[in-house]
Amino acid sequence: MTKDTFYIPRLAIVGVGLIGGSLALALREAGAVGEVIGIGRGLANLEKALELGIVDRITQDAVAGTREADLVFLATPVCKLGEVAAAIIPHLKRGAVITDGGSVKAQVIAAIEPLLRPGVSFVPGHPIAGTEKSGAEAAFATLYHHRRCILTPTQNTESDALEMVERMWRTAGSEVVVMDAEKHDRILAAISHLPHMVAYSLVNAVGSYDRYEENILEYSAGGFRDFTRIASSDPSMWRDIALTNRAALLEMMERFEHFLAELKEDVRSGEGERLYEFFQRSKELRDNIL
Ligand SMILES: NC(=O)C1=CN([C@@H]2O[C@H](COP(=O)(O)OP(=O)(O)OC[C@H]3O[C@@H](n4cnc5c(N)ncnc54)[C@H](O)[C@@H]3O)[C@@H](O)[C@H]2O)C=CC1
Ligand SMILES: O=C(O)C(=O)Cc1ccc(O)cc1
Repeated sequence: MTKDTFYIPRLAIVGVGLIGGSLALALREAGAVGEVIGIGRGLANLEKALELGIVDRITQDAVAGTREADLVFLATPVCKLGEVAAAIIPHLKRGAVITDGGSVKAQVIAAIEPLLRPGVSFVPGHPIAGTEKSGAEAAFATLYHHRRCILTPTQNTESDALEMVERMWRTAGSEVVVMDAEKHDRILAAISHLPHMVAYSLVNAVGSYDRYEENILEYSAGGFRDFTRIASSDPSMWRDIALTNRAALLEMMERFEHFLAELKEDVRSGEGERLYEFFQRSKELRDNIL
């Protein structure tokens, strides 16, 4: 076996939605997996996953579905990850590796690491790829192509398990980046969690503006629609993210308030030169994103 060959005989996906389903499809397409077991709560979604060929068999029993797995991918909303891990860890086979795709890392590690036992490893992870859609029907094999996946091992993470999960994500098409969980949570608060909060706030602000008793959102076009696509994301997923990355998110929300207040003051006082500089600085930063 060459260094980059990855093959997993039995993969269990807990939460067969956009993230779990897309990983299963990517690994299947690469011929890197034997059997894929889909585990979830909603039977209709699991049946859809089976019908779409994302998984080979389905069960609502997380213990039964993961018992024989070599690799378990946890892809439920963030606040459910600890609960699922607590149920399955006592029953996993020796040598099993658990990894996850949760959008927040420090709290997930705090919830899962104390549950580990000898012979069961955990590699915390987060693919930086997604859409505003959810459920098995939203999954697609190329979601992770040319995207980054951040892994946040701790001092307890076994190097063999880390290497296995790195190879898994590379096989799915991603570039793997390793960093500590705190850094991950600060970066994600800035480039993902804050933008979602701003988009949700913007849609609420504009949507509640009904002074003229018109459904003004019907008039929205390019800019508003581009900017607010992510406000269509799953509310329970974003509730969990806001609840579990509070410190870093609050710091970024305060920073945003500061810049909005500066802009507001320049609009109020009619400071054309300052407005131009504000927009110019932002345009340069945005134009330079690769
Ligand atoms: N949506 C996105 O763009 C991204 C999401 N993530 C993270 O990935 C995870 C999954 O997100 P999505 O796939 O988008 O959500 P999803 O809603 O498409 O899929 C989650 C699945 O988990 C199932 N589930 C919920 N509670 C469960 C439980 N207790 N036991 C078993 N299954 C359960 C749901 O029925 C659903 O099918 C979340 O932690 C999210 O933060 C990470 C990167 C991108
Ligand atoms: O839809 C988009 O553009 C996203 O930003 C998707 C996304 C959502 C959550 C994550 O943790 C990572 C990526």
